[in-house]
Amino acid sequence: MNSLYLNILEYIRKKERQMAVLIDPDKLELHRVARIISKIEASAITHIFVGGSEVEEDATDILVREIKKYSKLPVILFPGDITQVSEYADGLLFLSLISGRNPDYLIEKHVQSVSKLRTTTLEVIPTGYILIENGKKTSVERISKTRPLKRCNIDEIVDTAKAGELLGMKLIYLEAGSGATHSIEPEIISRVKQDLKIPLIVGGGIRTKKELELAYNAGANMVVIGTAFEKDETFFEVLKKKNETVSR
Ligand SMILES: CC(C)=CCC/C(C)=C/CC/C(C)=C/CC/C(C)=C/COP(=O)(O)OP(=O)(O)O
Ligand SMILES: O=P(O)(O)OC[C@@H](O)CO
Ligand SMILES: [Mg+2]
Repeated sequence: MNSLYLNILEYIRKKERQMAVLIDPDKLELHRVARIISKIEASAITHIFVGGSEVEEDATDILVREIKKYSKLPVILFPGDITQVSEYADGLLFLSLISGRNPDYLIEKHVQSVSKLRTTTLEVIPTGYILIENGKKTSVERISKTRPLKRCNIDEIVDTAKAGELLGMKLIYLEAGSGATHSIEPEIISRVKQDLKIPLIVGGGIRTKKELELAYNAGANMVVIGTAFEKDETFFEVLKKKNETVSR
């Protein structure tokens, strides 16, 4: 079954926005999960992503099981490494770092994860992951030992995303990096979107409702927010369900 992916397409068909909260197993203590989930459920968040650049082994399993006690939202793994594959989640972004040229992050980790994936019912969603420079070095850049694409070279970003689609990837994720100084510029989002038939995810450095609006208006189908929630729980209040938004 590919119900998670079909559901993403259904949101798009209905012209509805999708928003993922990124929860890092190394940053959220278990005793806070119930409280955070109640805030998530009251907000406009549609998906829960779980992942981090460096996560302790088993921490993902433990966190996903705890989230599942309190939430019916789809839990999708956003893994920095193979150790973050948890059978308790609903799906997995099978990221290939197509902005870089490190074979480990293009294909090797994927080959290594297959024996684990065979024994799960996770819905695996092939995702072209594109890192774009944001003004400071990101965790993904450090760990993958790759260079992000330059934000002034929009043609290269557009062609990279299109190449991902032509390779059969089901999603494209434009990433500025966790806590980015500059989130992805609307012009980049709209140029990529114009040339793409598959859904577009955008994340990294989005901290305000204004940046969020800009990303959606430029063509993002799903926006991912991590740091803004980690730093300030009141951000959930800003993102109330439809027709309940307050300005910020
Ligand atoms: C194929 C499998 C199962 C794993 C490899 C997946 C690949 C290729 C990942 C690409 C490179 C990478 C390291 C991605 C990390 C994605 C991620 C979880 C980012 C969120 O973490 P951050 O929030 O940026 O980092 P911090 O932990 O520093 O906050
Ligand atoms: O933590 P932030 O900056 O919101 O970024 C979210 C995500 O795109 C990082 O992988
Ligand atoms: Mg982070």
